Amino acid sequence: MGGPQKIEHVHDYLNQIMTDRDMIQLPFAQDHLGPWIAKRRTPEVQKKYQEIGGGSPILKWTNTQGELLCKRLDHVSPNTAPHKHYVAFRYVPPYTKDAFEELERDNVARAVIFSQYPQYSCATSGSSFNAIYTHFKDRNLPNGLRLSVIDRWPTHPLLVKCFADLIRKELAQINKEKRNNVIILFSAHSLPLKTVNRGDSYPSEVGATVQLVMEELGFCNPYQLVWQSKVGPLPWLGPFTDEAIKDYVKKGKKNFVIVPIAFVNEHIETLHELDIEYCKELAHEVGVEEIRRVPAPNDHPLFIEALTSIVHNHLQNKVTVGEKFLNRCPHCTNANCYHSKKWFSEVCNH
Ligand SMILES: C=CC1=C(C)c2cc3[nH]c(cc4nc(cc5[nH]c(cc1n2)c(C)c5CCC(=O)O)C(CCC(=O)O)=C4C)c(C)c3C=C
Ligand SMILES: [Fe+2]
Ligand SMILES: [Fe+2]
Repeated sequence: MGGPQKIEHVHDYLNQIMTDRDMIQLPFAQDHLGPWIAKRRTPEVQKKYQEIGGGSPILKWTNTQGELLCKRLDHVSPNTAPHKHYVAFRYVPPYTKDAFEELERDNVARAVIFSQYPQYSCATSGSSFNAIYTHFKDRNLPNGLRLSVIDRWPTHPLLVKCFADLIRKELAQINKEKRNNVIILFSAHSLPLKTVNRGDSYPSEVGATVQLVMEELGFCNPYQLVWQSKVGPLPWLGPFTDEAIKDYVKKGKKNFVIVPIAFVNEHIETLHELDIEYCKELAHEVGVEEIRRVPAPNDHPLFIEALTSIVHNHLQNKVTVGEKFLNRCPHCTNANCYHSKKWFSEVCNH
C-alpha cells in the first residue's frame, strides 16, 4: 500500500486510493467523486501525518525488513544467493511498475512476489496483484524471468510466535494484581461491509491469526477482535476499536493491551489512530486506567525469521508458476469476488 513520505504527497496518495476500484467502489462517477473525496479529506489527513513526524515511516520499515530478510536468506539459502528486495507500493513511489522496471534492468532471473499483508483481502493484496497484472498486460514477461506469488500467510507459526512474544512483553509491564484481567484487544483495519458480504476472506484470515496467537498464549486473558480505520459514511465491519474501549470501561473493565494484528510495521494507523487517538485522547476522556499498545512486528527477530522461512520454503518447494504466471489466478478463490472475475475472465481463461 505504502504511505506518503511528505505532507505534500498526501493528496496524490488519497486520490489514488479513492480512484482504485479494487479498494473502494463508489456508487457512481468514481472518476469524479473519488478525487472530490480525496481533496476534501486531504487537510485532515495531512494534519495526522504532521502529528506523527511529517510523513509515513512505512518505506523505512519495509526497507529495513527487506534488508534483514535478504541477509538471513543469503545465510539459509546460499544456493539462491545473493538475494535482493524491491519495494512495490500501490499508491506512492516506489510504485509496482517502478519495482518491476528496476527488476528488469537488473536482469533478474527469479523473483518472488511476496505480499506484506499477512491476511489476504481483495481490497489490498488483490489490488496489488491487479496492478501487476496491468503492468504485464501489454508487455511480455522479460525473457528468462521466473515469477511466483506468496499471497497470504495468516497462520504462519513464527508470525504467531512473534505476536505472542510482543504481547507477553507488554503484559509483563502491567502490575501483577491486575495483569490477568487486562483485556487484549486485537485491532485490525476494517473493511466496508459491502466487501465483507462479497465473501472477502480477510475477516476470517484475521480471526485465524488471533485464534492461534491466543492458543500460543494459553488463553491467558480475556480478548476480543475489533476493527479500526473506517473511512467515509457507509457501513464497515465492527465492532470498532474505540467503541469497544468505551463499552468495556462502562462495564468497569479499564485495562487494555492493544495488538495491531493485521499490520507488519508502524505507520499512521498505529502511530496516530492507536497511539494518539485511542491510547492517549480517548483513554483520557473515558477514564481508562492503563492501556498499552503492542509494537507492530517491525524488525522483531521472530518476524524476520517468519519472512525468511516463508520465502525459503517457497523457493525449496519450487512453487513457481514461471512463464505461466499470467495464465492463472494466483490469489482469489472466491467466485463472487469483484476482481476474481477480472482475473478469471481476462487473465486466467478458466
Ligand atoms: C490490513 C490492511 C489494510 C486494509 C484491509 C485496508 C483497507 C482499506 N483502507 C482504505 C482506505 C485508506 N487506508 C488508508 C491508510 C492505510 N491503510 C492501511 C492498510 C489497510 N487498508 C495502511 C497500512 C495504511 C497507512 C499507510 C501509511 O500511513 O503508511 C488511508 C489513508 C489514511 C486516511 O485517509 O485515513 C485510506 C483513505 C479502504 C477504503 C479500505 C478498504 C476497502
Ligand atoms: Fe479477489
Ligand atoms: Fe486502509
